[in-house]
Amino acid sequence: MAKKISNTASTLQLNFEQDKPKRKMDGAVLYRIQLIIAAFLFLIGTLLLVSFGSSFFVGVSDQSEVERGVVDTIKGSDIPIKNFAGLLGAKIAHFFLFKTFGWSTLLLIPLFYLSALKVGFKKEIYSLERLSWQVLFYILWFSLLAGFFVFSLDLPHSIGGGVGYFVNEKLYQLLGYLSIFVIGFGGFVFLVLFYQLNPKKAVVAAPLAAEEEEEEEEESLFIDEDGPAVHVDNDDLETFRPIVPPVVEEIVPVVVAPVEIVPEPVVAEEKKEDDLDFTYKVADVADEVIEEEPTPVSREIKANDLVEQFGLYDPTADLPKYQFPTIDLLKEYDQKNQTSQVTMDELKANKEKIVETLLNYGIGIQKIEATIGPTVTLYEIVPKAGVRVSKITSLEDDLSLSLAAMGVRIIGQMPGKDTIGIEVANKNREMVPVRAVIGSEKFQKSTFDLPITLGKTISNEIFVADLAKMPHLLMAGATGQGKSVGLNMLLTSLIYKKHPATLKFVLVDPKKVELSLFNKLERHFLACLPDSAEAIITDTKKVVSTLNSLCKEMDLRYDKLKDAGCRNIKEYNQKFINRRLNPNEHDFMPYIVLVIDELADLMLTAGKEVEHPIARLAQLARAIGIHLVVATQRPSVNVITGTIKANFPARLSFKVMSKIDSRTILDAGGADQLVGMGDMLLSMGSEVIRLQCAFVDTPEVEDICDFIGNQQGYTSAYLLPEPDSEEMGGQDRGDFDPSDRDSFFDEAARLVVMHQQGSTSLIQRKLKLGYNRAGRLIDQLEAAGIVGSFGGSKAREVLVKSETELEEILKNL
Ligand SMILES: Nc1ncnc2c1ncn2[C@@H]1O[C@H](COP(=O)(O)OP(=O)(O)OP(=O)(O)O)[C@@H](O)[C@H]1O
Repeated sequence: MAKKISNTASTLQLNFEQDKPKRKMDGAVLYRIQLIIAAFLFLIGTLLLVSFGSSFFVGVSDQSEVERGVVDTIKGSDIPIKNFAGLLGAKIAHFFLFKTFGWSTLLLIPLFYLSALKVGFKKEIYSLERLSWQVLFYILWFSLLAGFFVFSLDLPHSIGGGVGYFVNEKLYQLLGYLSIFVIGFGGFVFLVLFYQLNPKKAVVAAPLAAEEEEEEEEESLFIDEDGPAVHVDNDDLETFRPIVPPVVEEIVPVVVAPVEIVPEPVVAEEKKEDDLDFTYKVADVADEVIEEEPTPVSREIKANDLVEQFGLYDPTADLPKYQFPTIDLLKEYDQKNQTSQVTMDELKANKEKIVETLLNYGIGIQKIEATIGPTVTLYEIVPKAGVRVSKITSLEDDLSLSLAAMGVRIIGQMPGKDTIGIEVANKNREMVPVRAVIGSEKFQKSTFDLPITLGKTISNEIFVADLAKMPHLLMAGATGQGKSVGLNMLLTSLIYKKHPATLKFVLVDPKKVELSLFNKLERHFLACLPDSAEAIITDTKKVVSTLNSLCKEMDLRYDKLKDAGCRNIKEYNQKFINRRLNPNEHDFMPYIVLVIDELADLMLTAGKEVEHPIARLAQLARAIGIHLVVATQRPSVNVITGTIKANFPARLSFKVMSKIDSRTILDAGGADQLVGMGDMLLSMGSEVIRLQCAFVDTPEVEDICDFIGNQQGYTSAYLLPEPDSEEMGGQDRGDFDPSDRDSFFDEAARLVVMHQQGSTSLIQRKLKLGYNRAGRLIDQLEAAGIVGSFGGSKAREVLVKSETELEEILKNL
C-alpha cells in the first residue's frame, strides 16, 4: 500500500516541475529585495556600533542635547554633538544605554550583522532564530543583573540602563538584597528551558527519536479499508516520507468517493487531469518539501546545532566507565636485569678481535666506536681510505669465527653515516621488560593511530611505530625464537593505548593455543562472524569465511566513505564525531587489526582461498582502517608467496633457520644470524633495523585480559558482516607475480576501470596493441583482481569500481 502512495509522490513532483520557471523569475526579484534588506540591516548594525562605541568616549556630554524636545532639536543648538553618529547616534545611545537596557544592548549589534548575512547571502553561522531569542533574553537579564549592582553599589547608570535600575529599585523595596536570587533564578530557568528542554531543538538534535515521532504521525494519516491507522514499515516510509501528511488528508475525500472501492484507498486516480484543486495543492506541498531538502549549508547548521546541544559524538560513551589497564599489571624486574651486562673487558676484547681479523685481510681501520644495546653491541668502524665496503661485508663468517660469538651481522654502510656497522651479540644479554617499554614516556605520549612498541633498538631506544602506517606486518621466525611473545607485545601495546570502541581484533589461531589468552577480551576488543561460538577463530573453514567477511566489511566501509565524501577512516570518523554524518546511515568505524598466527597451516590447507582475500585486504584495506599482522614459522615461498610478499612492505623476522628463509622474508640475509629470544630484524622499505623484543610473560597477558574482561563490556563481540556465498566461490585466480606484469598493465587497468568495461578489444583499440598482448593483459588484470573471470561473449565485470580504489591497488603492487 505504501508503495502506491510513493507513486503518488512522483505524480506530485511532476506537477511541481511544471511550476518551476515561474518561480525562477520570482527568485531574481526576491534576491534583489533580500540584498536591499541585508544592506539595511547592516546599516542599522553599524549605526548602533558607532552610536554605542562613541558614547563610551564622549560619555554624558551629549545628554543635555538629546534630552531637549524635538522642536528645540530641529531649531538647533550652539552646543556641538560629539557622538560620531551625530544627533541620531546620541539619541540612540541615550535611549538604549541610559533609558532602557544599558550595556547589554550591545548584543543587538551582532544580531543585526548576522541577520544581514543570512538575508543577503544565505549564510547562517549560528541559528538566527535561536540567537534572536538568546539576545532578547540576555539584554533583559543582563540589564536586571547589572541594574542590581548599579543600584547597590552606585555604579554608572548606563551599565544596567533605566529598566535595570527601575526594576531593581522595585525589587529592592519588595525583597531587599534577596532580589539578586530572583534575577539569578530567572537566568537559571532560561538556561534549563532553552538549552535542554526546547522541544524544537529536541527534534533537530535527536534525529532518531524525531523520526520515530514522525513515523507515528505518518502512520496515523493512512486510511485503511476500515478507517483506522495502518502500520507501514520503515522501508516504504522512506520513499514516501517527503510529501506525506497534507497530501493524504487531501486525497482521501477526492479519491475514495469516485472510485468507490473501499480496500484501495489512495492510488493513481489522483492523476486525473480535471482534478485541478487536488493537483494544485499537491504541488504546493511538494514545494515545501523540496525547499527543506538539506543543502550543504543547512546540513552544516544542523550539525552545529547538534554539536552545540549534545557536544561532539563520543564513541566511547557506550562504555563510559572503561578503565585502561594500568602499568601495575606489568611485572617489575630487578634493576640488575635492566642495566647493560657488557663489561669493559668484553668490549675491548671484541674491538681487538675485529681490528685484528680485518687486518689479516689487509683492511686497515681509522676509528672504531661501540654502542651497547640490550642484546648486541654495535661496533662502527671507519676503514682507511681505499677499502671497498663489499670487502668487509664478505667477511661476516670470518668475523663470527674469530669473535667466537653468535649473532655477528655486518650491516654495511650505516644509514646516513660514513661508518660500517658490525653487530656482535653480548655474552650476557639484557632482558627488556614489557613494563619498561609500555611505561616509557615515548610510548605513553605517542599519538599514532595504532601505536605499537615492540622493544628496544640497538642503541637502547624504545622503538615505537604506527601500525596504521606500516600498514600491514608480516612476521616470521623459527619455532621458539620469540614470535608468540612478539605477537603478544604487539597486541598488548595496542590494548594499552586504545579504547575498545576504537579498535577491534580479529584473531586467527590455527594452533589453537597461542592467542587463546585473549578470549576474555571478547566483549571489548574482539570481532567475529555472527554465528561464531568462539570469537577466536581456529577452524580453517571459518578462517576463509572470516577473511571474506572482512573483504565485505572493507567494501561496505568504502561505500560509506564514498557516500560521506571522505578519503580515509580518519576523516570519516572525524566527520562522524562532528555530527556531520547521519547516524541512520553511518557509524563510527573502529580500526580492525587482523592477526593470523601461523599462515603456513592455512596456506597448506586452503591455499588460494586464503591467499586471495589476504592479498586483497593488504592491497586495499589500509584506507578504511583494516590492518593485517600475519605470522609464520615457515617463511618458505609456498607460504609467503609473491602476491602476499608484494603487499606487505613491513616485515619482521625473528631468528630463522637458513639464509634462504631470511631472504624470503626480508629480501636480505641476517635473520639467520640472530640470537633468538626476541632478537629480531624489522624491514620497512629499504631499511632493516635490529630490535630486541620486550618480554611480556603469559601471566602478565592474563592479568591484563582479566583486568579488561572483568569490566562491563559490549553485549557481544563486534559483528562482522556475513560473507557473500558468491565471493567464496570466486577465489580461484591464476598466479600473479606483480613484478612480472606487462609494462602496459597500469594503463590497461586505468582504461578498464574508467570505462567500467573489461574487454580485450577495448585494450587492443585504445592502447594500439596486438590481440595476444591485450589478452595477456586482461588475464593479468583478472589475476590482480581488477576484472572478473571470463564470461563468454560478454565483457568481463570490472571489480574495481573507482579510480581511487585502483590507484591504491597499483600503488601496492
Ligand atoms: N623478547 C624476549 N625476551 C626474553 N625471552 C624471550 C623473548 N621472547 C621469547 N623469549 C623466550 O623464548 C621462549 C619462546 O618464545 P615464544 O613462545 O615466543 O616462541 P615462538 O617463536 O612463538 O615459538 P612457537 O612458534 O613454537 O610458538 C619464551 O618462552 C621465552 O622464554
